[in-house]
Amino acid sequence: MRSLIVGTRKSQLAMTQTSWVVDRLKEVKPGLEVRMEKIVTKGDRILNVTLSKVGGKGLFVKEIEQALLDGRIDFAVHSMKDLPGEMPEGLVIGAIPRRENPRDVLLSRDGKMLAELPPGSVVGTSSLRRQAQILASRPDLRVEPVRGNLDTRIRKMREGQFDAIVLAAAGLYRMDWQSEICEELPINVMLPAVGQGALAIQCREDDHELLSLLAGINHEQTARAVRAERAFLVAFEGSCHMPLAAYAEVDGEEVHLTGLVAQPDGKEVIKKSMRGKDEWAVGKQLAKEMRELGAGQLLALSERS
Ligand SMILES: NCc1[nH]cc(CCC(=O)O)c1CC(=O)O
Repeated sequence: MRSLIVGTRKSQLAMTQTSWVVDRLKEVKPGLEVRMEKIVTKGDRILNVTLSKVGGKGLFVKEIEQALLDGRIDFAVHSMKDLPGEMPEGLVIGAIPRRENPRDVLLSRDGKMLAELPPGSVVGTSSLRRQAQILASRPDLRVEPVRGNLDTRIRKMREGQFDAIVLAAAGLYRMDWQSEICEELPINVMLPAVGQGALAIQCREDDHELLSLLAGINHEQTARAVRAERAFLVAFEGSCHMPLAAYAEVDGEEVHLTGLVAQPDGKEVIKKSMRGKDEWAVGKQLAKEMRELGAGQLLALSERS
């Protein structure tokens, strides 16, 4: 195997995730040489604006995908949930390693759980998905946007800008910061984002040497679950700046998928589950049936607001 260059964002979390993947690759290929190339993305340069207002999730991946296409790097490690549903021509996801904890967690200044926060408490999140589900279970709370890396968000809460914040468990576990967690929100209270907790290793589709190495760290159950979630996502894309969640688990031959779309204020929530053997078909079919329940109108509504 030739020596490899992996592209990574400069954030602590991105570098931790990339090192974790490199370690897994070295387990399956002892002696492997990998150099890290740090890439600053547009998303990293505009941390103070609500992301959904400036172009959404693609912001963190575009520069990295260009570096792959140009041959400046061989592979890249992304948080699956930051990857748009459609992939540029010439690139593929070469492996999806075993998923970390997929749930969202609550961190609060007083160590309180979601149900214990006093009315009027301010919860920091810039995710419409989290906002809608918080307000659905606690309409008496206020939600305010918060941006920045994990440590910045935690600092802003400690400084008193927020009474609580909601983050992905996976980021905290990967950074070994799980002691900050006050409550792991149950899946039925806070359905996770598509792909949350999973990593995507992206490379050029014609790099067969690398693809056969990456196959060694693929986790098929995670890959199947994520495929179902992303099939659901793609069926709604175009209307991506709205509250949308999906979570799948593999149960033997079947995949069990739950999808959710909501109004940002949480007053209307459409949620439905489906199971089946073909994960792509399950994702598509669930999206179709949810559209028939009015999910399309909900999404169109939140596009305008
Ligand atoms: N929104 C940014 C982002 N993208 C990936 C993670 C880490 C968790 C993961 O891999 O899903 C986070 C932080 C968070 O949402 O709290």
